[in-house]
Amino acid sequence: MKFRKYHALGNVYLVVSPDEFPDEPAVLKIKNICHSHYGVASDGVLIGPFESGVANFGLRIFNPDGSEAEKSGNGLRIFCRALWDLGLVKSQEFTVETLGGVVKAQVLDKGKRVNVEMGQVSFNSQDIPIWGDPREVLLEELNVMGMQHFYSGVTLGNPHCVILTDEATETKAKEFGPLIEHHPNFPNRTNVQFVQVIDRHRIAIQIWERGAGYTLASGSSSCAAAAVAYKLGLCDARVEVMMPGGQIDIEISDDFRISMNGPVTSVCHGEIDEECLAQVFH
Ligand SMILES: N[C@@H](CCC[C@H](N)C(=O)O)C(=O)O
Repeated sequence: MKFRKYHALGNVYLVVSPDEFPDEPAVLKIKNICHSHYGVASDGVLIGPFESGVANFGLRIFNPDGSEAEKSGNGLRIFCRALWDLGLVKSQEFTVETLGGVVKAQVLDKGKRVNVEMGQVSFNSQDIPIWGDPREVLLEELNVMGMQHFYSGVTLGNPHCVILTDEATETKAKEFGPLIEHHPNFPNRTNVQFVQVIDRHRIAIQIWERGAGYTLASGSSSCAAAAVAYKLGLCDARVEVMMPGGQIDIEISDDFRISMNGPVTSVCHGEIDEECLAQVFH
């Protein structure tokens, strides 16, 4: 199986052609590919480009646990960089269809940076989804392991649980992230962000990703965290999101359409052996 490996601020994805998956992508194959010891080590697999009836290209996004994600910010930026490397796009804007909607993208700086208009965010419980009466989910109480958190729910196509905190730490993301991901409030599980507002132009976040675990960066998490901070009046419409892997620039319009701009780096390309794809022991 041929692949191209990229990272966006330390968030790693492999891009694989749909030709390599003649059948529906199997959970076991995705797990093997992503595994850091038994496979190539990745935070997900991007399968594309597919033909799309509504956009220039179609993309499917898989998490390392084999689940399919509706959207991924860094995944989209990496996919766009791969399209550039394959000579399929130039510097003009183009569109990509994901399960979570169609986005507009533009490759900048000869592939080194990518801008993606991620679409309009919703805080509505039915869109995210979050159980209970239809409502905007802002600063609601969530008790986890005897600790009280106040969370806001957001979707950009994929679900996010945003928790404001005085200090966003790796420990908080790793300790509470897995429990919140699987909390009964979230029927489709959720991505989790601990968010520290630095000033009106900068926020710092720590991330626990649904189906992937602790990651150094996440594009959709950056958008979700910025959207909540903006909605609550804690930051301006242009905000830099600081993550362990680096910074991403976010811009929010009056009607909560979000665009994201950040770097993408090519790591390597190669071929995964059948022997690796077929492993069953972990
Ligand atoms: N790393 C991503 C998010 C990938 C999808 C996520 N794990 C989910 O299941 O929703 C990003 O950059 O947005």
